[in-house]
Amino acid sequence: MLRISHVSKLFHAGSPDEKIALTDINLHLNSGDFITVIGSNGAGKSTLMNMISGVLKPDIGNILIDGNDITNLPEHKRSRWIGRVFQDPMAGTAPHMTIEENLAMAYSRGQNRGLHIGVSSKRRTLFKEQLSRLGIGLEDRLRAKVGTLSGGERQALSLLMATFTKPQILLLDEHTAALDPARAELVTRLTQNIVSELNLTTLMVTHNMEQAIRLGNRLIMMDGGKIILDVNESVKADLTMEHLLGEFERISGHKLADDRVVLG
Ligand SMILES: Nc1ncnc2c1ncn2[C@@H]1O[C@H](COP(=O)(O)OP(=O)(O)OP(=O)(O)O)[C@@H](O)[C@H]1O
Repeated sequence: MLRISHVSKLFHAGSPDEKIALTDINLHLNSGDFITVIGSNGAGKSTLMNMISGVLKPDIGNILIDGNDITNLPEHKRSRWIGRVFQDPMAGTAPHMTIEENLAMAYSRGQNRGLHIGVSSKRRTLFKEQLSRLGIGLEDRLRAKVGTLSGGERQALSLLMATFTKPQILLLDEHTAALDPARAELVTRLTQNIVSELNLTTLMVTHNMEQAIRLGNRLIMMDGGKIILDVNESVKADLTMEHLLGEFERISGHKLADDRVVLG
């Protein structure tokens, strides 16, 4: 499905500000994998997501989806295969457009038919159906401006929009971190439902250790631009938070330095 081979990234190479973001990353996602990603501050998690979505290009190495090399494909040309939800609820939606216009935009993404924001009644019925699956009443607010929604409602909508066209890969970039605990739990539950219903191949960065252990079928840990641990489903099933933090310390030689870590 997704294969990342020998990917490295250095920022400001050769200058005093030089930063190693990724070093020889090798990662293979099987179809339907739901991988949680944890790591210390500056470990390279966001850079990895940016590489996959095409925001950044690796200095060396390759990224393949289903055997197709997308390393040099610009972000907008990958968007039909890749859905992404960011930490910032403002990032995934257009605030001055209505819910149905936002959905129409997501629906036509990558279909080479220009930007269609007109909404036919058939399309509106589909949007209502999809929104009602979220279970938070957004199906009755199709013509509400997205800027009037709460952070949690906006993240739920962003999630729906990112998965509307069943992307090959779903990238979740700390997408519940900016929400209060109840909203975060709601969006987490919706995420689990959508990922399992659509059998989406998913990579989710989180600072919440409990969430990292509970969700998905695989867990990777990053530190200093490297993947230092890759845990499969059976090992993950028996993981505890203490064990996970202990493993981090044992392999990296230092404590998990994460100013936003949530222990559960
Ligand atoms: N645009 C950039 N210019 C310069 N350095 C950068 C840039 N983006 C990231 N870095 C550096 O690359 C390294 C990896 O950063 P990245 O944001 O990927 O880490 P992260 O694991 O997402 O961290 P955090 O959990 O703190 O958000 C860090 O040292 C960071 O300072």
